[in-house]
Amino acid sequence: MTDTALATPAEARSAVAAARVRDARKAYGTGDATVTALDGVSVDFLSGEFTAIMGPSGSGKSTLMHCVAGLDTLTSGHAFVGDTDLATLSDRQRTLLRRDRLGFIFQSFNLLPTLTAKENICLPADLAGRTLDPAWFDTVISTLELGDRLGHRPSQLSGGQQQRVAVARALVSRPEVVFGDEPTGALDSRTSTELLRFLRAAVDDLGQTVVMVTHDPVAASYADRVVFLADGAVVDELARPTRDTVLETMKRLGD
Ligand SMILES: Nc1ncnc2c1ncn2[C@@H]1O[C@H](COP(=O)(O)OP(=O)(O)OP(=O)(O)O)[C@@H](O)[C@H]1O
Repeated sequence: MTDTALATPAEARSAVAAARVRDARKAYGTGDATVTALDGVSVDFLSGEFTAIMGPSGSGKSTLMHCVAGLDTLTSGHAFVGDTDLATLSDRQRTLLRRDRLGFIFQSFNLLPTLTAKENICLPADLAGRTLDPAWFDTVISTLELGDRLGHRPSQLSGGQQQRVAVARALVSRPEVVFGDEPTGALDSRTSTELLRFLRAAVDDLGQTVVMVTHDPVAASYADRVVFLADGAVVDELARPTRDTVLETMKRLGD
């Protein structure tokens, strides 16, 4: 992008790509039953930026996210996290890359009911045998306003608080990229707004990189940039989106 007026904060800092795909193709099935989920996608997710991925149902959003996050593999083309080409990794190495370098927030919070909030937040690091940076832990907990909830079990927390615990779990190891697949999908609008504000704060105040798949124009308006997919291809991009510009673009693309 050359027009600095359209540059997002990350672009203005000449940020590097925290993750990217090049000519990404993904086909499911064989022969007549082949479905092309990604049909030559190239896109950068800049470090320190909040990117939303939008598009009609079946356009390839989840497939793109799963392939760039090492949850699935491309049929051809390349997906990179930092400088690591995921195609060069074994299944085991991809698992370690996800554990050590990425964070995930899913629609279902996936918290363990018998553990406290703090134990849930620390579990991935504990399993990896990694020591968390206490100062960073405190920053994440205070940003997410979870300080007085750390001893509670998930059943003693509201839906929004549970989702914040899931966000803290994703952020606490300071991942290179946090991926969210419809993270607000199961939340009411107040809780959803709360979560989106926290994701925004994670980018603005903590310097994190967030990539989020969403159907919701309001959720997308919290991002720095929206990438629109249709039929497995990138068909449009929007910098500094608002609810209205996202809606206009969706209308124009016939979503
Ligand atoms: N495991 C699979 N096996 C076969 N086809 C699949 C598989 N996963 C996805 N697809 C197909 O690939 C295409 C893209 O799916 P994908 O889930 O990436 O779309 P999406 O944009 O995330 O959709 P939605 O918004 O409905 O979640 C669709 O046609 C889908 O049916």
